[in-house]
Amino acid sequence: MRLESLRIRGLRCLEDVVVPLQPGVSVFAGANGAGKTSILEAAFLLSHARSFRSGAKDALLQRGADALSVFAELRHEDGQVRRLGLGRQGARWEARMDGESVSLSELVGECAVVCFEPGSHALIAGGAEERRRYLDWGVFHVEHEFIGAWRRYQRALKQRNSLLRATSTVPEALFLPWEAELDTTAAVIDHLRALYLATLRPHIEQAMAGLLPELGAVEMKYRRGWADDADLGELLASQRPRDLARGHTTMGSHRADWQIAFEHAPQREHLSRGQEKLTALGCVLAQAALYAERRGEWPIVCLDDLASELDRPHQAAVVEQLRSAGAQVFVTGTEVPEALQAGPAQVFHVEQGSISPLL
Ligand SMILES: Nc1ncnc2c1ncn2[C@@H]1O[C@H](COP(=O)(O)OP(=O)(O)OP(=O)(O)O)[C@@H](O)[C@H]1O
Repeated sequence: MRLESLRIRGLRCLEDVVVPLQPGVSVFAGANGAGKTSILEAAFLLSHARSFRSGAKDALLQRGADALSVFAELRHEDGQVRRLGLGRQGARWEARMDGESVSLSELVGECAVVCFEPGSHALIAGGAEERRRYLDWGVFHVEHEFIGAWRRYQRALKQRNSLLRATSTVPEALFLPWEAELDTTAAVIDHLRALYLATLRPHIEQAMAGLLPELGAVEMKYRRGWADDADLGELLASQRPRDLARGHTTMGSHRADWQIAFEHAPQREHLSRGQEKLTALGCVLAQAALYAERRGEWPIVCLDDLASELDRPHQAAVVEQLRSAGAQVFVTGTEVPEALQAGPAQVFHVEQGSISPLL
C-alpha cells in the first residue's frame, strides 16, 4: 500500500501542509526541529491512533490550536483508493473513511504503517508494555477475532480493578462474572498471540540473519501473563486477597511479554546499544514482512533519523531491501543520507514546519 498524499493540520509545528507522495523512497531532510519526525508521526497516527513518541497525546496538538487532523489518500496494491481521515477536536478523536464516520479500529485496520525511530530500542531494552503493543498491533492486523476479545478483556479488567479498589467490602459474587470473562477472553488472546509469534518467528530469523549474523541463532520466548500450568479463572479467585492488597489485577493477558535472545548474546544486557537498535529494526521489518505475506501488500515503512541510528552499510542494506520489496518508505535526516544517494528517491526539504519538494 502507499500514501498518495498526506495533509496535516495543527500537529506540532505543522500548521497546514500538503505532501504529495510518490511510490518508493521519500526523504524528508531539514534542520533539527524542522518538523520531519512530525510528518512520520502523522502517517503513523492513521495506522495506530497514537504517536510512536512517548508523552501525552496532548503534545501532538499544535500549541494554541484546538484541533488537529490528518487526511490521506491511500492506494492499495489492488488499485483501490481510500480517503482516510483522523481528527481531534478538544478531547474527542474522530476517524473517517471515504467521507463516512468510522471507528478508530476500522481506520487502523485499513492502513498499516511501521516505524523504526530513535525510541525503537525500547522494544528490546524497555518495559513489557512496548513489546505487547508491538505484538498486539501485529495480531490485530492478521487475526480478526483479536480485537473483540481484547476489548472484552480490557472492559472486564477495568471492572475487576475498580472492585479491587472499592472503599467498602465487595461481595465475592460481584467479582465472579468479571473473572469468568477475563478467563475466557485471556484464553483467546493468549492463543492468538502465541500463534502470531510462531508465524513471525521465521521472519525474525531471516531479518536477524541479515542484520546481526555475528550473534548466531535467534531464540524467542513468550510469557502469557500467568503460570503455564494454571487456570487463570482459578488463579484470579485464589489470588484475590493479594490483588485486593495491591489494588490491581496482578496476572492475566495484560502482563504478557515476549523476548528475543541470541546464541551469542543470551541476555539483553549482552547487546550493545547499536545491536539493540538493529534487533528492534529486525523486529519492525519482520512484522512488515509477515503483514505483506498475509495481506498481500507491504505496509508503509518509516525510518526516522536513519543516518544517526544505523551505520552506512546497514542503512543501504535496509533501504535496498525495502526498495526491492516495493514498499513505500519515508526516511528523515538532517541531510539526505549518503547511503540513499545511489538509488531513486523523492526528496523534500523541511523548514520550520513547511515542506517543499526538491528536484
Ligand atoms: N505541540 C506543539 N506545538 C507547536 N510546536 C511543537 C509542538 N510540539 C513540538 N513542537 C515543535 O515542533 C517541531 C517538531 O519537531 P520534530 O520532532 O518533528 O522535528 P525534526 O525535524 O524531526 O527534528 P530533529 O531533527 O531534531 O529530530 C520542533 O521544533 C518542536 O519544538
